[in-house]
Amino acid sequence: MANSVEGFKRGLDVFLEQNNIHGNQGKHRVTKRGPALSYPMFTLVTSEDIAGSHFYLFRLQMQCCWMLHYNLWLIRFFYHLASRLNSYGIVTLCKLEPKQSKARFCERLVFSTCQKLRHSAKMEIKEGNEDAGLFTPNPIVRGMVNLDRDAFTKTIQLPVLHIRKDIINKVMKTLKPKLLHRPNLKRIIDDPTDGDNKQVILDPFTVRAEDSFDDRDREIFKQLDISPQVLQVDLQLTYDHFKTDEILEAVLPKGQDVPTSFSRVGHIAHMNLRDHQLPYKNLIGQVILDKNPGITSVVNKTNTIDSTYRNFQMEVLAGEENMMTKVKENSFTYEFDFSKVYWNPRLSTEHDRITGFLKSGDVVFDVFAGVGPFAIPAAKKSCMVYANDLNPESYRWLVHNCKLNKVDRKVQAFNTDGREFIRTVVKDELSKHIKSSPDGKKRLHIVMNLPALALEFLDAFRHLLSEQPHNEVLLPTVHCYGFSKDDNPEKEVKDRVEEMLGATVEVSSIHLVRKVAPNKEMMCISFQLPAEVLFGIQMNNEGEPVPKRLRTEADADESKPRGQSYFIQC
Ligand SMILES: C[S@@+](CC[C@H](N)C(=O)[O-])C[C@H]1O[C@@H](n2cnc3c(N)ncnc32)[C@H](O)[C@@H]1O
Repeated sequence: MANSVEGFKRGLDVFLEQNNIHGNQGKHRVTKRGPALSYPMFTLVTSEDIAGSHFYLFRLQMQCCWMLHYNLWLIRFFYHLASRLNSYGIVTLCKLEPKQSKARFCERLVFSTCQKLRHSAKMEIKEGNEDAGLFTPNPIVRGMVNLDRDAFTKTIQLPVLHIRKDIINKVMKTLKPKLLHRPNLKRIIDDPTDGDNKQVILDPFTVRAEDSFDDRDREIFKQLDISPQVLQVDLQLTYDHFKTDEILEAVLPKGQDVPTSFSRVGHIAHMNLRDHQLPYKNLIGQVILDKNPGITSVVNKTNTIDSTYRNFQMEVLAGEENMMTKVKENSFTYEFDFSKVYWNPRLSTEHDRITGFLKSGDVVFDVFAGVGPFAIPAAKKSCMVYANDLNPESYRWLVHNCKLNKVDRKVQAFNTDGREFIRTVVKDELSKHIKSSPDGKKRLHIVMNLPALALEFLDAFRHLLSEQPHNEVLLPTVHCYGFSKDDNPEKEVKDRVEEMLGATVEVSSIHLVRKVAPNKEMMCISFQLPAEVLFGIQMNNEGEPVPKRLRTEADADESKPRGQSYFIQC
């Protein structure tokens, strides 16, 4: 156990040094990605022996939540540490920032880190750099641009036990923690010197010699008459036995980031390669294709997503050109041509979150519906849905997917501009539903997921309905998405909403959907559309309309409190 702690400390030092992180007294600063970025403090808090297993507690203190865009970096960091410990790592987060949404983001990060840790736990400490490179491919592959799989082959020595064929099944459970885990590698192979025996391949970091077995192992070996003698045999590792990151790290120039992550959209792996990776793009595509069963096409994004219809320009790096795909999300099926419509697998939680607000009988207006990931689950919950998209291809697949998911009777689809949709369909339907006295069951929802622009469509709700409501009206809840680069995205998004509506709003939630770039967050603000906006009137505290007046030039004066509404009496 002391060794493990030493291993941890050594691992930490090496990692910090390799990644150019400097610090003292537990505080570290990253200089690699720009000047003076506050960074987490790493503290090895304690190690405990819980029920015979070694548990280590890594405490990660975050000084500044925005650093979370280094998500991948952090996971690699913990991966690295875990690979040096024969332990389970537990990561706890000390929240130093009071912001709710960011704190939730932290929790998600920590959760995903823990998941990763679980996979890499139960590994033996690597003593220094002694074995570094054992599972790296043949170094001649460095700089390769056309994939030559044979060039990766190399021969290494691995520890084996010789065990009689007839008793091998009885001992496998005992040996399980000590077996070698490599992709496509058989761990039980024939013994070329004795046909009655098998060779069981062990993990060289766990088993070095006979003394790597504990008393319980030895007792079982004794009962089964197995020799604990560990022999070293030559074994050929080929391209098939290496993992994606091992292959790409061996090929790309030393020290450069390797791309191993991608979004999966049906049979398509969607990558976002960085400039320095482009010379290797076809090789990278082929490796992703080889190592991920079910992927038959690898594409790279070639532009930023600034087209009107939010679809990507893409280049096929490897595999088939066919972009017609089928995906499952939250138990619904969607079919579409990925090159012509918007689809983002990272929004599945968000689609589910919004669907969670809906109840049978609710009316839902989806202004920027895409191929239906809000509209279809809403209809499945027996809501009446009006779904719109400007892109004729999205509209076509929206209609198709409604049929595919058997909700075509519950969804009315439209193919027009969002503003036009609000001024016609939303207006007509709202005027019907808003007047019907609320039975306490039905509610109205307007979903606006076009984060780059949706907030700018909000003014379409101003004075949308002409008739004054009854005292009790059924006001719709708007779920509007927006990007923010502000230090305080919640406030900035709320301010923009109020500016577009010319009124203050009662916010029910402001939710951080995801971080789309280091300094750019996708937010969802949910609020009730005020009656004064919809009808151009103000309601007093008793819920009665007060005479309205229109907004004046003077009202727009910066000196006035923002978000207040002012009307001219008419
Ligand atoms: C970010 S996507 C969201 C799609 C879908 N709601 C989802 O969550 O996957 C925005 C959608 O708005 C559509 N769109 C863009 N501009 C529009 C406009 N002016 N009016 C209506 N739809 C528009 C795009 O075609 C795209 O499908």
